[in-house]
Amino acid sequence: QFPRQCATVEALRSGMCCPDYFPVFGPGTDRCGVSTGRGRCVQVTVDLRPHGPQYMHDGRDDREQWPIRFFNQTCQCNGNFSGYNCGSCRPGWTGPTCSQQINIVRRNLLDLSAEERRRFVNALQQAKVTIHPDIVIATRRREEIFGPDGNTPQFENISIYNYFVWSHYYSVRKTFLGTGQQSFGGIDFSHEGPAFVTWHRYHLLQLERDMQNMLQDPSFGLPYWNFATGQNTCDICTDDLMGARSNFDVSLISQNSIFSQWRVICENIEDYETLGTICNSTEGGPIRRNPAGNVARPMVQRLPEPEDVAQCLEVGVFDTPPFYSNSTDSFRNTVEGYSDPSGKYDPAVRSLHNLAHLFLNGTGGQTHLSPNDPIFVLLHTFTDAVFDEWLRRYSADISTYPLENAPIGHNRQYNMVPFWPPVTNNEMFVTAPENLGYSYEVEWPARALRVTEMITIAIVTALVLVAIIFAAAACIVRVKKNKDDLHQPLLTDQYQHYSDDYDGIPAPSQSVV
Ligand SMILES: O=C(O)c1cc2cc(O)c(O)cc2[nH]1
Repeated sequence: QFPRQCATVEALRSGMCCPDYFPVFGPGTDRCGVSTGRGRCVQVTVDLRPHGPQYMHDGRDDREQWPIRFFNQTCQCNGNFSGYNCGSCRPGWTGPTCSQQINIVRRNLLDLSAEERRRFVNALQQAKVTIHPDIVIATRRREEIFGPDGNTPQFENISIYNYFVWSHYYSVRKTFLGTGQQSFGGIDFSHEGPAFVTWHRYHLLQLERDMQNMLQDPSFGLPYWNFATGQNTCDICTDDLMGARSNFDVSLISQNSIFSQWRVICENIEDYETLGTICNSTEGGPIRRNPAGNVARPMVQRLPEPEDVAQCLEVGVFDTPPFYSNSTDSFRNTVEGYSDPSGKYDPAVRSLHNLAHLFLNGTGGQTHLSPNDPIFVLLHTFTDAVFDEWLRRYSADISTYPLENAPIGHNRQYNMVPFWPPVTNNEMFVTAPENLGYSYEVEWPARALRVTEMITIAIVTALVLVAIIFAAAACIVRVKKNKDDLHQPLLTDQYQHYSDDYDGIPAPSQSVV
């Protein structure tokens, strides 16, 4: 959420979060790397266009007009420089002056060699236990951020992976309306709206970049899980990957997997909602996962089909009013999984991304907890791959991404909550290989034919066949006729007339023989 340097009473009081890149002559002398032309400290831009009607408690939530409840000045970086102090590079660029282009390849997890699988699992484990070098999280709402004594900012260190989990929780948490009052749940800054795809794209980019820095490997790329297999088993739930099922408890992970030892954060949802507290970095119980095990909901006991992805990619309009989870003929609502794969909204349907979450049936199926299960990363890289393919096919047509009246947090120019420095949905609506420095190694399934297309093809084929049969029949008749003609006795009227015509002399009684 915020750089450690900004989690101070002074920074919060001033509203300025412009850390030094290199404090040459002491603190505050090189804000945003200004001395080397990397960037400068500027006013934060927030888009004030109205949000949709789903949220009606304006003024009550720290996430409104993100991030100005906390800070109103930030670094603005020049060229390819980026980051909270302009000390890093924009996605797709690397090197000391950020002038070297890179392309990271995101591959199918099942295509990784045994050694690559081992390295990926180890990298996740390292991220789970390594304190984030730059970022701290707020553990209280803004009105309580200075602590009980008014002088102790309520921020905590958190590990790289748990920060990934926490960011998702913070974006979906309910609005606290006061002690004794029900928190308001009709708010979600990362789901059920057009920002679903842009928010999760940035979320993954941030984890990938943090892991690249941790591993000191700028080429590290997150793999993906192709969940659209139509199977009712989890093919990546093996001990060399995301962990097999425990033999002792169907909803736990096998002890042969390191993930059986992971402990989740943000599980005390009732406390947060009734006390108005915020999830912190404290870990609790184990990851729960019981793929295909939800007997009460047979519809979520299977995974999406390859054909579902193919159909979803045929929905050419990015989003449709009301830009919410009941939008129909919307690519976003289809890939998110509230519409059927052809784009038709149906409240009973769960498809694609949502179906994959619900299939996991446990930690990965609950929005406030889901990233605690590392399958979340792989499920979302695949969802992002589908989004990127859509952007490629439709030339990143942003015309139906609403500038206003989308659910709060989802307007095109809104800053995504809770990322820092501020980044808008708009900035993620670009093809990844050309603009963000990564690409997917993936083959998309061909779309099966629709019934109307099948009928058209059948009719055309039948007509062509009938035409061929007629032509053949006509041919046969003609050939037969010619043959018959050849076998006619030579003395016929016809012959005689012909011969008469040939001479040009009428000879009605003449005989040729
Ligand atoms: O019920 C759904 O459709 C559903 C569950 C779930 C969990 C999750 O973490 C998501 O990100 C989305 C989601 N949808």
